[in-house]
Amino acid sequence: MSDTEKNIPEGWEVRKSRSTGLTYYLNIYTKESQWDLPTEPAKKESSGPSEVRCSHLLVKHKGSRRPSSWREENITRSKDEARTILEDYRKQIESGETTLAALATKYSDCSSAKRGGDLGPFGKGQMQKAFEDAAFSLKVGQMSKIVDTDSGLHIILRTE
Ligand SMILES: Cn1nc(-c2ccccc2)cc1C(=O)N[C@H](Cc1nc2ccccc2[nH]1)C(=O)O
Repeated sequence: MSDTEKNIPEGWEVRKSRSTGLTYYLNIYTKESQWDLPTEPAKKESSGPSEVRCSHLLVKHKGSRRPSSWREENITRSKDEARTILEDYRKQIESGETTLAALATKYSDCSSAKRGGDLGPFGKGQMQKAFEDAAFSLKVGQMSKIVDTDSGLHIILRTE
């Protein structure tokens, strides 16, 4: 073991990969590992996933950044009307009567409607902050409350 590795920051252990023989570093608190030599003391809480995959259902309103969609060229509903519509969709999904994918395909004002609302995997910094914060706070399989962004009102389902 090199002198550098003898003095790694607190909370890390030096390990050797069984498959490659390469050295890696284990955070003894979170059990997360990394190849790079740590330069900071180990975090005591997991930083969470680097990426999530979500589907969403977006209802735009007249104050949306782009009040137009594949469904409706000129969206004139108020924000309150959009909220009422989305709360009804959320109740239908919560009751098991239908799924977010089925409703997004028919009613989402996002072009991801053609994929049942699936946005694919994304990391931090890719989506509007309110959407990102909600998405990364969800467990897999969990649906958000109504989330307000410049695009409109969303419900989000984390799928991966
Ligand atoms: C972020 N994004 N991904 C897609 C997408 C993904 C997969 C397949 C097709 C379209 C569309 C969009 C998008 O910005 N759509 C906008 C509406 C919108 N605004 C969003 C803000 C946050 C997350 C999703 C959002 N979707 C639009 O159609 O006006």
